[in-house]
Amino acid sequence: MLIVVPDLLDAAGVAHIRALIDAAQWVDGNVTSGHQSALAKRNLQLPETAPEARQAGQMILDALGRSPLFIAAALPLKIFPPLFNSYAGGQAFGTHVDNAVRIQAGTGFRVRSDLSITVFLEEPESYEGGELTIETHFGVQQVKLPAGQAVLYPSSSLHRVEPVTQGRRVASFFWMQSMIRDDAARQMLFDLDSSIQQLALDRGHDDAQVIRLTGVYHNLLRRWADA
Ligand SMILES: O=C(O)CCC(=O)C(=O)O
Ligand SMILES: [Fe+2]
Repeated sequence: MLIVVPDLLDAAGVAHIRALIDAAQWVDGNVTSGHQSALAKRNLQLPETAPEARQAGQMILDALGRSPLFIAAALPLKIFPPLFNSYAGGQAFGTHVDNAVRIQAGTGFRVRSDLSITVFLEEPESYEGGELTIETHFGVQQVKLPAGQAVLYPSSSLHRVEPVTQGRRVASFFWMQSMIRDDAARQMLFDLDSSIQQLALDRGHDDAQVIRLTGVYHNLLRRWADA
């Protein structure tokens, strides 16, 4: 599944996060890479332990927690603390798959990466290139979203960041473990949930069919979920 969360952060939220991270000390992005991706990666990142990254990351986690679309699509169990990257002057990240397991420096907090997310923090008109290119079962998708919007995609998919040839691309990127490990199962639950929400609007929340389908949704979740 590839899902866009269009209204994750408002303009004030983006500005606040940018003020925090723009003032911080950026380092070579290879600090978070596995061996294969280190070869392909040229960018800057904020260190995981930077206080600015922690604070801006918490703002992003709070925004995710307030997004019904994100919750329904991701069914998150554990979320890795958000990281921040910056690409300029031809920097890029070649085709790769994200590491399967992420371990947080210092705490040892472990997350299996089922879903990856990019939160765009720069307006697309202000830089050239920098598309997040994702190879899906239905072909190649290129994603370049307005600041404050996010895209969610399976961590198992091959993806890359195209070279940024003008301006600067700033984003937050991180991984999460879903209660539903299997992408197809998670997609079915999301489709079912979306249809139930629409039916409830059309027929009322106390409609007998809506109540029964809501039961089916929760009973499937009970069967399949890690919690
Ligand atoms: O910045 C992005 O959109 C994604 C970065 C990425 O793929 C990674 O750091 O693994
Ligand atoms: Fe990646």
